[in-house]
Formats: sequence, C-alpha cells, structure tokens
Amino acid sequence: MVLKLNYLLLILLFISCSQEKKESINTPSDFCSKIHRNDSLSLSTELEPVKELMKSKTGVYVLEDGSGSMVARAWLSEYAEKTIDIQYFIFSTDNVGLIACDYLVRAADRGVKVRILVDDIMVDADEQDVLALNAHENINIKIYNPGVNLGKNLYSRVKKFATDFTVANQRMHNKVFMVDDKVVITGGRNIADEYFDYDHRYNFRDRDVLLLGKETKNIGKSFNHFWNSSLSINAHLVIENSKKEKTNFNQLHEYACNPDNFWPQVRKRIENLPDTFKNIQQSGELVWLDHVEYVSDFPGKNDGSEGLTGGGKSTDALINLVKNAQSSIDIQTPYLITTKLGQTLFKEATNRGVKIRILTNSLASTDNVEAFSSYQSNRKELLKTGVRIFEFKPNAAIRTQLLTGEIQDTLQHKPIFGLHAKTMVVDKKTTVIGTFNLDPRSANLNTECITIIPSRKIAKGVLQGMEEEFKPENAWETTLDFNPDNQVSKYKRLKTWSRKIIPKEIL
Ligand SMILES: O=P(O)(O)OC[C@H](O)CO
Repeated sequence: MVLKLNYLLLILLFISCSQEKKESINTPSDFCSKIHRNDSLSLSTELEPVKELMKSKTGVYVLEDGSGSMVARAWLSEYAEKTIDIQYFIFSTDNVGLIACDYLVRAADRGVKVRILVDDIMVDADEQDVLALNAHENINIKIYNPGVNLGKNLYSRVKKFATDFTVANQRMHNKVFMVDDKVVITGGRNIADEYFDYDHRYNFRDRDVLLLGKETKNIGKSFNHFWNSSLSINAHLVIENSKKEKTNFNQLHEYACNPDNFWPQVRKRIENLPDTFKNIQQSGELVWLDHVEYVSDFPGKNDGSEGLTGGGKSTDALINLVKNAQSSIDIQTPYLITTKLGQTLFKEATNRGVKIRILTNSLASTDNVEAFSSYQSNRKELLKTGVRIFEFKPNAAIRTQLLTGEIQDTLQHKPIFGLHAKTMVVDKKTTVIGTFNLDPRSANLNTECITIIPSRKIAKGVLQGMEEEFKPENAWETTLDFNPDNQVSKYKRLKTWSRKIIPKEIL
C-alpha cells in the first residue's frame, strides 16, 4: 500500500505545487544523485560502438521482464539528446507513470523536445496535471481522437457514443517509446504500474522489443503521421477553459527521487543505468538484422464505410503470415475472440499440417471479463479448427522468475499474474511482437503496430519462454471436454455470463 498512498499524496502535492510550498517528502538526496544521469555520457557516446551497424541494420533485443523493460526506458530518457516521442494507449498517473513523467521533465529541462501522444479513452490523469506537463516549453501533449473522456462531462461522453459510435470506437492502441529518432521500445506494455510489476493485486506477463538503427526511421515516420493527423489534438484545446500556467516540478522530482518508490532490485539497476547498453550487448541476445519490418495502421484505420469491420495494415500483415505458415504457429494473446474469418484461416492452416498453439488468459487470470465472455462463446468453434488452446493460471509458477522479486517477498498475498503479451512465432523463425490482441477490436477498430522479426535466434529465445508457459504449472490446456472456468467464484462466472449481450465486434 505504501506505493499507492505515496502516489495519491504526490498527485495532491503536484496539483497544488504552483500555489503553496508544502512540506517536503523525506528524500535522501544521495539516492537522487546516484540515480541521476552521468553528465559525461549521452546516447551517442553509449551507441558509438554500434554507430556504423545502425546505418544498415536493425538491432533487436527482446524485453521479457517488467523491470528490464522499465530500466531500458529510464536509460533512454536519461541519455536522450534531442527528442523523445511517445505514443501510448494508456499512460496512467500512478507510481510508474509519475516516475516516467519525472524522467521526461528532466529530459525536457535539459532541452530535449518531448512529444507525448496518448489515446483519449483511458486517460485517468487529472486535467490540471496534463496541463501542467503540457505547459513545459519542451513538452507537447496531444490527445488522440478526443471527445469520449478528457475535458468532457458524462453527458457529452454518452452523447458521443450515441451519435458517433464508429468514430468513438476508433482508438489508438499503438505503444511506442522513441528516442533521438534511432532507438525504440515497442510491444505490449502501456505505461502503468501493472505492466512493470508495481501493482499489489494484479500484474501482467508482457513483452516488448528494443530496436536500434535502420527500421526505427519507419517508426519515426509512422509517429509523425499520427502526430500530424487531424485526429491528434493539443491537450490545451481538448481541456476547455484551460489556462497555460508555469509549473514547478520540484514535488514530482522529489517523489521520483524517493527510494521507497522503487523496488530494491530496480533501484540497483537504476543506479547502474550507464551499464544498461553494455549489459544488453554482453548478454549475447542483441541480434543485428538486415530486414526487420514495423507495420502500423494509419490514424483512423478505416473510414467507417464498412461499419465495425474493414481490417487494416496490421491485420493484413498477420493474415499473410498465417496463410504462409508451413509447420507451426505459437501465439500469446490476452484476449482471444475469433470471427468466422479467423477460424477459417486457422482451419486452413491446420488442414495443411500446421500445428497451432495459443496461450490466452483463463477466467481466473483475465482482467477483462467482457473479452473472456465472448471468447467463452466461441471457444469450442475455435478448438474444432484443430488449434490447441492453453489458458494462463493466475498463480503461474513462472511468476517467481519473471515478476520483480520484492513484490512477492513483502506482500502477505501474491498478486495475480495475467497475460498481456501479444506475440506470434511462425515456423520457429519469424517472431511478431506488438500491440495486436486476437480480437475484432484490434482487427478492425484500434490502430495497432507490430514488429516482424525474421530471426531464428530471436524466435528460439521467445519460444523458450512460450514453451515454459504452455506447461501445466503455468497453464491449463482447454479441450472440447475440459475448461478451467470453475476455478473462479460463482459471482465472476455470473458476471461473465451477463456480458454475453455485448456484440463481439466492439470487443
Ligand atoms: O490492454 P491493452 O492495451 O491490450 O488494451 C485492451 C483494450 O481492449 C484495447 O481496446
């Protein structure tokens, strides 16, 4: 609870920091100096050994664990020299979100231009916090497809859905963290506690990929396309009656300097931030490839002329990979809602001998009963295509290896571990890491981005983790005769059943 209370306190202080100086949070200044950047380093100097390689190839390094993925973002923010461009479906002002904001503000203070593009629907930040950040001369925040949340009252939100249903449903689900136009982290993680092991009740098993060099140019182009889209509106225009105020970020800095707000393991890694890239190189897991392909849908994705269908670039790319698979397809997806199109594709693949395994959430591990309810209704049809389905256990044994250890040592109870990775490995040689959930919303409504990585070495590493997670200590195999739905309370089952009324096209 300490972390949660701290961030609530911080939000209150952060809002009022322009009015009155409050009593300072007890901050050991030596920790602050330990974790702040070493001024003699920069991203260019760090990347000097691979500078030439980055011109013709893309470096690929898979970020499996939450703390590793968090530390990689911290390293990039701390040593950025020119720009930080970030694009997220969710950017919460919880513990992780506030620490991320501190890194961004400190980068902006030293002249780095920061652009933040976030989808409107899940913004849960206080409007004044958004404006305070946006008021920084080097920070610019845009809201994608506004009108359903930020700056709107309940009446306006309901009206938007009632009168403009298709547009209101078109969300930006991309997740990109790009620094100096040359290093990118993209994949399943949003910016919030549960993606980095900081939630005390529920955390996600997720996966990102770090990309360096060649293909990041295309990611930059895609970011600019979104940023300049008419759907992306400056936060000051979205939040009505707002005034641009000069803001003091001292309380935010103090919060992020407080060692109580980091797990001890993460503190250690943050203290060793300058070694981040050296460690990645020495791991032997950084692979340099000629052809890595980043595929992103266009802003708006489809014009609504086909109602709630219509597909998009990322959908086409995935269909193409499934159609060309020759021996195996292994998938991890938190939500698994298939339509006739998807079932036919899988059936055609299994008919030509392709072995397909999918790991998704069980009712006990899911955070989304609506999505589970729809999956439940189609589960048998999907199984009949010859696909094997595994459902993640909420207490999967793998969490002892993947979750930041401290969370398990200090709490009386173990937080639930849900699946959030969106990954596919085809024929043990092509890996897709991205934001795409196997559901109609990702296929037709949300803009999604995926990275297609043709490398046996990367596929082998990712499959090693997947194989582990298919095992009985981590997942139930569901069949035509067995499913683990009864592992949850009657109440959760009833709740799931009551969601059957929701059309699957919007899930
Ligand atoms: O958890 P995310 O980021 O995959 O988002 C899930 C929502 O269903 C997307 O619309």
